[in-house]
Amino acid sequence: MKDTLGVERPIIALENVEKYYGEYYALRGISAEIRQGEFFSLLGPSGCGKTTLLRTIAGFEELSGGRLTIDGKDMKRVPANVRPTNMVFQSYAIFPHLTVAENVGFGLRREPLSRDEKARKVAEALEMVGLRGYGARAAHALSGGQRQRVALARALILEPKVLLLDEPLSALDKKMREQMQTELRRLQRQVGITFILVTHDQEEALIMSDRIAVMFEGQIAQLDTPQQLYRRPNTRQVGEFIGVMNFLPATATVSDETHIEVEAAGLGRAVIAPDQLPGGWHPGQTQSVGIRPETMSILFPGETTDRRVAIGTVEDLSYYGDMTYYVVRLDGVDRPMTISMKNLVGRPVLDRGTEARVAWDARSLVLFA
Ligand SMILES: Nc1ncnc2c1ncn2[C@@H]1O[C@H](COP(=O)(O)OP(=O)(O)OP(=O)(O)O)[C@@H](O)[C@H]1O
Repeated sequence: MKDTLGVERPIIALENVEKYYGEYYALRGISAEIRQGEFFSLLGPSGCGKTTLLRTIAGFEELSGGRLTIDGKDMKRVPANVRPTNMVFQSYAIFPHLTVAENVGFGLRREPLSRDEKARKVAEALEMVGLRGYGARAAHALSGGQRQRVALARALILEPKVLLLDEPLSALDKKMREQMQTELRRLQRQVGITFILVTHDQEEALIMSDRIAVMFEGQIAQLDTPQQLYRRPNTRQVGEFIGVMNFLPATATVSDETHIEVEAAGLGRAVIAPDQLPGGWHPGQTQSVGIRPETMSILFPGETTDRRVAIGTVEDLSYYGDMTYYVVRLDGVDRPMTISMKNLVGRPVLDRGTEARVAWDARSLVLFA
C-alpha cells in the first residue's frame, strides 16, 4: 500500500525493541520497518534472536522495552489472538485426526459464515496452495510437503495482514524444499500479504525475499535487498554469512571525496569508487577488502584479458560438475582464497600445483573498516 507520496507504508514498525529472558539479553534494540506486501526475512545463525523477534511480533512474547506497531496500532497488551498476524510453524501443527478440509477450516469454526461459504473459502485456500481436491483426505496420510501446504492454507484462510513463518521448510528434503521456496514466493505475490520468514539458510533468504534483516546476537547487522547484501555487505561478518567472501589485508593509500586507492595484499593497487565504501568510513583506518569467488577467474594457458591479473598457485580444488571451486594462494598472501569457475566447454580443469593467473576487477572489491 502506498500513501499519496508513493511511499511504501510500513505494516510493522519496530522501535528499539528489547527482550530479556532473566539476565539474558535476547533482543538488543531492534529498529526496523516492514513494508506492506513485502516478503521479508529474518536471517541469522542459531540463537541470534530471530524466532524471539517473530514471536514478539506475533504476541507470544512480551516486549521488555521499545515499541511495536502493526498497521499503525501499538501492540502493547494486545494478545496474540486478536493481532492481524498468523503464524506457520516448522512442525506443521496440523490435526492428524481431522480431514484436510477440517484442518484448513479450523479457524473459521466461530466465524458467522454459512456452511457453504466456509466450504467455498476452504476450497479456495486449498486451490491457492495447490491442494485442490484434497479436502476429504485424512491429514495424517499426507506427505511432509502436503502437510506444510495444509498449514499454510489454514493460516491464509483467516486473511491475516501479516503471515509469520518460522523455518517452515526446514523439515523438508532438499528437492521439496526448493520447490516450496518457489511456490511460497509465488503465493506471496498472489495474495499480496506481508510475509515474514525466519530462516538460518542464506540461500533461502536470498531466493525468496524482497528484503532481509541479517541478525547477530540480538541485533540487526544489516537490512537490505538480497542484491545489496550480497554485493555490499556492511561488515565482514555479514559478507561471510551471506555466501562466500575472500578477505585480503589492505591499506588505503590515497583518498579524497571522489575515490580512494587501496593496496590489497596479492592484488596490488586498486581505485575504489565511492559506492564501494562502507558507511562511516574515513581515511587512515586499517582496512581489508572482500572479493567474491565468482567475480574472479583463472585464465587458462594463452588466454588474455583486459582485467587486472594477479599470480598465484592452485592449492586445491573441488569439482562439482557444472562448477569447479579452486583454492588459490596468491603470491605474497598467507591465506588462500576461493575462486569459482563455470566448467565451460573447452575450459580445462586445472591441476593442483598449477600456476594460476587470476583475473579480477576493482569494481568487485568491497572495502571494510
Ligand atoms: N523462553 C526463553 N527463556 C530463556 N532464554 C530463551 C528463551 N527463548 C529463547 N531464549 C534464548 O534467546 C536466544 C535467542 O533465541 P531464538 O530462539 O530467538 O534464536 P534463533 O535465532 O531463532 O535461533 P534458532 O535458529 O536456533 O531457533 C537464545 O540464546 C535462546 O537460548
